[in-house]
Amino acid sequence: MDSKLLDLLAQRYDSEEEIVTAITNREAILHLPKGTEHFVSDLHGEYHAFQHVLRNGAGKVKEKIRDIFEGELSDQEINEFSSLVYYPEDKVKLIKVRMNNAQELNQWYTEIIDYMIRLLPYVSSKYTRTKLHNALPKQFAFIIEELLYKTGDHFNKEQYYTKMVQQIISLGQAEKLIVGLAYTVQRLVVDHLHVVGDIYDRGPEPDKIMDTLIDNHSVDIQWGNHDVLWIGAFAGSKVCLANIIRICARYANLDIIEDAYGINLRPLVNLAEKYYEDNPAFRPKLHKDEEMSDFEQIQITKIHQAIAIIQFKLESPIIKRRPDFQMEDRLLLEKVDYDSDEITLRGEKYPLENTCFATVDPKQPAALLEEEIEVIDKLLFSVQHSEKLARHMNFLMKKGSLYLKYNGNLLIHGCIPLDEEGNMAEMKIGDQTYAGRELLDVFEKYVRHAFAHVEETDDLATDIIWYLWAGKYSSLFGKKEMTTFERYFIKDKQTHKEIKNPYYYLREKQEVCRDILTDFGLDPDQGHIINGHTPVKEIEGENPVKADGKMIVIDGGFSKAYQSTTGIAGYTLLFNSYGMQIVAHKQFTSKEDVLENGTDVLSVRRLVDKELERKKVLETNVGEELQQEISILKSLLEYRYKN
Ligand SMILES: O=P(O)(O)OC[C@H]1O[C@](O)(COP(=O)(O)O)[C@@H](O)[C@@H]1O
Ligand SMILES: [Mn+2]
Repeated sequence: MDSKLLDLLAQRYDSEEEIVTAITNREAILHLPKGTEHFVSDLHGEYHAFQHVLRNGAGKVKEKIRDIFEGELSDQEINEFSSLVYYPEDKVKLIKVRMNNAQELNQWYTEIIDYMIRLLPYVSSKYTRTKLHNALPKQFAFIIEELLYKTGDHFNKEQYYTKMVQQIISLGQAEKLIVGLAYTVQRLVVDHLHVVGDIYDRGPEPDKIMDTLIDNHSVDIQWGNHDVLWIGAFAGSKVCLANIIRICARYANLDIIEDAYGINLRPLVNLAEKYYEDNPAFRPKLHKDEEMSDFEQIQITKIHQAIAIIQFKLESPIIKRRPDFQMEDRLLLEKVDYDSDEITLRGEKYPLENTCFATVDPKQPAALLEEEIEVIDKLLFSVQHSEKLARHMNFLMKKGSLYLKYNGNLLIHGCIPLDEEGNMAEMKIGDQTYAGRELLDVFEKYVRHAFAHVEETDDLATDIIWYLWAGKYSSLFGKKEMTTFERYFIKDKQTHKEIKNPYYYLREKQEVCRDILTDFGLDPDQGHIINGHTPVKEIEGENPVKADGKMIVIDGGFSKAYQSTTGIAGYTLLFNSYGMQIVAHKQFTSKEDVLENGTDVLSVRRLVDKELERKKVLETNVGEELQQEISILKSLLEYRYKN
């Protein structure tokens, strides 16, 4: 190793003992059981349901509580204690109301602190003391560590501990301590979180999910098609921007745009009021118990049409300047007969209904009106100047990627585009052809380029982000074409079909999955592919575990809009030192329900893969990094002290 680098490193480790300690510490960690990974996907703005799955560690928190307290506490008490760990602030508030006097409350504090202190060593048993220390609430770290040593044979210290707990209570700190301990338990139960795409769209609070992820101690993200759409909008793609607003209008979520991100919709509203009327095809989709005045619905309906038409117009020049995208079939505005309100698709004529072409000039249908140009430009300015959106998009870029190889598995939101024979499908970009991993790498390179040059709005990089949303060989979309236009304007449902890439049936075969893993440089005997994106229809008996366990699809649909199709409220996947388990979550009612009644989301677990031997940190990505560090530290030791 370069002696300059070693000199630099020596400033950090400036004694032989320090280096030896650092090496020993790392060596020890390598032999601990691997931490628990938790995989979630397709959150689609459903902040509350996501929060719950996160807080209960996909059922792991209660399982640990049960392990320790079964027999000692009743089911009801276990439920109460669990909900306290999930939502400590709210639960403490509720309990306080129930108490008759201070003495009763103090008694409760004493009991709960004792439970927590007994639970903590169990949930942290596979971590080093340093890791536990770092997970503790800072202001109480000393006290908690003292209390933790109570366990075992320190009987003669009993009084000391009792006194300490009483002190905490009398100083009015019990509540804070309990809350802090609850979050420590949550954090230790799941060591690392993977979000396999689609944080955004359809649901009401993607921004809050982003804030939660930013606060999470250890997370990575594999971008979903909806996430790149938002990245695209921020990176200067006007067509991506039109899409995100259209989807927000469609699901009556314009608050996300206006209130959460502070983007001014006034110019769009004015345009919408001027050119559009009520239109049944563009009424917002409300979920079953959502109420909205007719006035508001009609206003959204107008906005929805205005932005959809802008979107369709914006697609045209991109399709024309990018023959490599092979999307000429999607030049739909140009296939419309504006006199008869008909369209010709693949030689077949279809009548159009619910049309709204007031701003379309039949002679040049894709031309934007001056007013439309002004609207989209102002929107883009507003989007690119939203401080909160910038923060969220930067985080998506920092923690996110198109795919991830992690602990031997391949994580990807959508698919690896294949042909019918199962070969990696090829796409030409410029004068090169790419397939499989290379194609994904080149896509990602363009996404990062576009994000680094937000002022460019029409370059290849920016156009490719849109391609990732709707293109045939996009690893995120994975369908032949997106039939948005047809679904608004054509009655014949045949035209609405979006034909999936062969990947979606070929992934049932073990051989295909093994080939993909190999293409990504992973061991096909050990690895799995983990996908989101396509809702698993549990109702129809579809199995999320495919290809003899090589393929796991975890989109069970957090999205309320899709729950009637899937029959459940989402799958998540747990991967700990004993193996992999898929968890099917039943519908989440509300946080209040969990708090008041102790009802939890019933989660059904299924074993995917059992490790023959308990997996150690040594065999993980973290282990690889530690080994590299050990080797550097050893070089330092040699260089400084052994010469
Ligand atoms: O349900 P909606 O809002 O009509 O959206 C349907 C569109 O969403 C998509 O399914 C993509 O979204 P997903 O990634 O959630 O599947 C498109 O294929 C389809 O055109
Ligand atoms: Mn998706």
